[in-house]
Amino acid sequence: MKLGAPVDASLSAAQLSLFPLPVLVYDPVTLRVLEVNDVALRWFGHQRETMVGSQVIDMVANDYVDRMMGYIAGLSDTDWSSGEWQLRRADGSCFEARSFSRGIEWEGRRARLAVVEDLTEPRRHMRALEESEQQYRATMGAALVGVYVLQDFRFRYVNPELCRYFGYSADELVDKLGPLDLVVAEEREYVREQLARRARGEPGHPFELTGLRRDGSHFPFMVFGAPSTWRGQPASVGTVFDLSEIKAAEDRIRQLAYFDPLTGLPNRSLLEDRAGQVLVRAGRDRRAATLMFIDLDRFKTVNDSLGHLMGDQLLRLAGQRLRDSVRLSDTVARLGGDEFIVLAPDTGAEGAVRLAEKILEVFAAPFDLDDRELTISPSIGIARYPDDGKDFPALLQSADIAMYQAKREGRNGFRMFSIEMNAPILESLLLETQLRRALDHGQLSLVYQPMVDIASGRIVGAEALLRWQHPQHGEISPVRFIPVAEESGLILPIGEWVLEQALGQVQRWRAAGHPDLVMAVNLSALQFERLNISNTVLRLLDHYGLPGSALELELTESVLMEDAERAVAAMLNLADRGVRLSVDDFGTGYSSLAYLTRLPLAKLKIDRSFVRNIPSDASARSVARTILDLARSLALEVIAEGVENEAQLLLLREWCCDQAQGYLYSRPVPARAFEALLRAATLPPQMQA
Ligand SMILES: Nc1nc2c(ncn2[C@@H]2O[C@H](COP(=O)(O)O[C@H]3[C@@H](O)[C@H](n4cnc5c(=O)[nH]c(N)nc54)O[C@@H]3COP(=O)(O)O)[C@@H](O)[C@H]2O)c(=O)[nH]1
Repeated sequence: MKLGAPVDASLSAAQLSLFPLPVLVYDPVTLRVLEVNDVALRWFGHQRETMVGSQVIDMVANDYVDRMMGYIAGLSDTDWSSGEWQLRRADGSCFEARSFSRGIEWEGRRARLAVVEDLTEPRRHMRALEESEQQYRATMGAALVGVYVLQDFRFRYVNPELCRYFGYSADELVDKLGPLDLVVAEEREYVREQLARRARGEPGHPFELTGLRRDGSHFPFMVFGAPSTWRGQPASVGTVFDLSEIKAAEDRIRQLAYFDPLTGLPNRSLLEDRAGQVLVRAGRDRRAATLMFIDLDRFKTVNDSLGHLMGDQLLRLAGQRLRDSVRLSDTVARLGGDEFIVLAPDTGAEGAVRLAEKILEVFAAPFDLDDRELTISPSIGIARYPDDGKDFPALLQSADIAMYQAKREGRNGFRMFSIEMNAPILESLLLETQLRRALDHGQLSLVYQPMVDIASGRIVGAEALLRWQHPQHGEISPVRFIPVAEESGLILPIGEWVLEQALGQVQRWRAAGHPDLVMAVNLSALQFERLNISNTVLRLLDHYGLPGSALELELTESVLMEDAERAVAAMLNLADRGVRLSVDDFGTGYSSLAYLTRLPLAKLKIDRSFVRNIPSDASARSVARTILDLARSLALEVIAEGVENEAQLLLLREWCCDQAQGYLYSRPVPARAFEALLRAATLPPQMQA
């Protein structure tokens, strides 16, 4: 305290009352309050008598007393000094304050004047401001969009997300770079124009730009700026949103909506769209267009036997081959499964034939599937605009029908649609659709026809035969629907269902007192082609706890000849477990009999076309006898089917034919009726030998 310094100001009590702020006058030595104004009394909540005479440090919060003492000691007589404290009211409550002090002359003696400013409100405001600033920064820092403040074409503020988008640090951007540095060259003019508008105070609208990252790479983003101020000067603030993921998702959605995920080829929707455009142009310019329906032959077999992964790979490669065979302006689409479409604008009949030949040619080379080679042929149906259909659905149907025809004609070929094909193929398409439903809707059932031992007249087995009770058309003959089931591959689930039903039935009959009864089941070529047919059969036998000898599988000669190697392997597997294999319709198929010696066969079935005529026709008799001799020399059993009368039976018995089957004994009947036949210990009179 510089007590010796001259004091250049004197104040009176009256003057104190002029101050709008609390004012205290105190003795710098004793620290006693000499005078206060009314404002101070109000503020500190004291009576004049208690405040005047007390020490100034009584008005200071305990923590600040020492600081206050030091401050007072250093005060100058002539200059204003200020300090900030917590001051204490009469009721003990404290408040933040700033005091301005200087020396004065008071009633002829040196004194100190203290003017007090309450900082409670300003501090509260400042704290609120700091908090808000902190929140703002935290929000901007955590924002999942880029935020910037722009002034004079330079960034003044950027949040971390914006830095991340463009690959810069905030230091590299703020005050150094502007929006023009962050977009590709072609868009700078546009950005400049937008910035000028914002600078004129025009509100913005969101727009898309192509961002230029620090590393030179590009990405799409959306920006939305609005006029604002920064540190009191005009500026614009804006948000930036990276559109990369949204664009990628859009692309993915478009891809899924219009492209087949397996092959990447256009799907049906895109094909339909393109076909619409092609046909409109073709109609307007009177030009031709071709639509081809391509189905891979026996794809289902490949898929089932080699597995779906291989099947998928094959489909991808096949799609690629098709794509490579056509012009850029042509569309190759995948409808699903193994069905592909080629849509060729400006292509008439001649061009279509050339294209079909080319496709057949490229498919002739084997496909490389990992470590194995596989050849698969296509069947191609061709429909031409406008003759075979004036719109896409009509053309597709015509091409589909033509493709069916190509398949029927032996596969690996093409066929142009002709109006005559329509009716029968449409019918079979319809049948296929209904047959698909038949299995699920319980419209299929089995009937059983007895196989009779000719010598004893005893029923030794039953042949399971499939029946389809159509809800509208009544019973549909297997002669009609089995070929459709085979063609469409439906025979696989249907055939498995037949096997399961038939084995379940024979198990119940065996358990009910006919322990040696054999069940004969017809197998189609397609079922037999499956590598796992033996697995299916053995699994079902195990499931029902049956020995292999309870089952007889009837295979046609053509099944055996079509893929002899595979047939041999599967047959050996089945024969090992005691399953009996019989050749159905024997004599109607291939003349080569060499396979008979190679296969583990148990039985031959003389086709009913020979049996029918044996009493009257010498050549039928001779065929039947030859079959019997052949069977005997190969130690095979023989059963004659279609035995309808006594004359036929007499001859068969005379030739020592083992078994017979036919209307003479019984038509194929439902299980209940068959049980009645089994129960009759002796057969009806006409059945007795
Ligand atoms: N793959 C499968 N094929 C099957 C299945 N169920 C039947 N079929 C095949 O359908 C064809 C026609 O069968 P269906 O109409 O049942 O005719 C059979 C008999 O009813 C008939 N038959 C029997 N006895 C006589 C007779 O005395 N006269 C006469 N005119 N017809 C008679 O013969 C058919 C039995 O043939 P087959 O199988 O050759 O023993 C037929 O090719 C069936 O194979 C099936 O589940 N799967």
